Amino acid sequence: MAAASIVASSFSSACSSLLTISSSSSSFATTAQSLSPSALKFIALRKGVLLKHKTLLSYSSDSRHKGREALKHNSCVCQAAGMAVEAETLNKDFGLKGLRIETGKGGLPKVVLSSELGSSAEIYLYGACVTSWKSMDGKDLLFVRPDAVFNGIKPISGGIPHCFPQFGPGEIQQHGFARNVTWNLLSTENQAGSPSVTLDIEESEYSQSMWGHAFKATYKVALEAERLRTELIIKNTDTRPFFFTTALHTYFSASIGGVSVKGLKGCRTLNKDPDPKNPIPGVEERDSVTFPAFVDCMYLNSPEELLLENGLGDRISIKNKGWTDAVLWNPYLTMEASYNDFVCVENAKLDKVHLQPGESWEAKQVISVV
Ligand SMILES: O=P(O)(O)OC[C@H]1O[C@H](O)[C@H](O)[C@@H](O)[C@@H]1O
Repeated sequence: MAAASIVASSFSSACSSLLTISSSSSSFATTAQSLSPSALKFIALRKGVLLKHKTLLSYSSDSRHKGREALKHNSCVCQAAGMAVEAETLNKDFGLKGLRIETGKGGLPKVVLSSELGSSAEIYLYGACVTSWKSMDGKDLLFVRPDAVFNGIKPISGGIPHCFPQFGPGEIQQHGFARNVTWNLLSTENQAGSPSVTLDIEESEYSQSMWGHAFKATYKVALEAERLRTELIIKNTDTRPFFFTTALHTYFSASIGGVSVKGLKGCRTLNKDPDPKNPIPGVEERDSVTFPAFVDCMYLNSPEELLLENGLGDRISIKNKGWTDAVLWNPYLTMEASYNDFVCVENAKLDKVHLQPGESWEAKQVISVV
């Protein structure tokens, strides 16, 4: 293992100092706020670098948890010489097949899962956003909008962003804050050829600036040959009750003229078109919902499986447990450059979930090509 040392200058509130982890070979650099302490420790340990806990803690309190404030300071750079994140090295070091960390767009770290049969998935720690799910033939079934930015400030527009602790507009910012904070890398597994990663977030100064509760959100993403499973657990770690709404805002690749969604007939609807703040109640009467124009509609008590034809020749089953509602969205000409290439079919929990201290809520999603 490479000998390594840490030169950590002071982590001032201006966040302009450098954390330098040095050893012999090439270098890996990323914005400090894009690496959570556990992610940094995780990478470092695999490279034989000993990170001192104190360093991580000060890193954590000075940069990571200041949210937008810290994120403004892009000069806050983490340079880890000798810690180039290479697939082979990490695979070897993990002893776990099918899992590695890579530097993604904008220098943000992403976890790459790959199955022995050729399917793969990518998850950014920023927003715990799954940005890619490729089937065994290499086709990406998820879509990232061309206007998506990977700057660790704005949410990633595409893949599977989280909406938590609020779906849509409301008392706090649209879709909450979980999609624009960096999640911790909690654990990795590879059970029976199914690589998985578990990420988590807890309250921070940033989250508490808009939602004053202590909580823990744990999110597991597991890749199987033909399926992608996710499990989200929200725990009230506070001494007072709280409530939330949430969704997995999944962007599927599509050719919108050929898209249909089956399974929603008979559901009560709340149509957000024309005014998202005053949705119009109704009932879905179609066997198959299509997208000939702008669609932004919430479906209450939707079933545990929806079938999506993506217009590109794929039938995708979207199963869930605990996600009691669904949302369909296509922006049509309001997003002229890309509306034709995606459809959002979102598993959601639109009725407020009330949690007493110590209680948890959990929901699962399984998407597969059928
Ligand atoms: O632009 P965003 O904040 O990512 O939201 C994109 C869309 O998300 C959901 O599908 C909502 O139902 C829409 O009303 C909203 O426009």
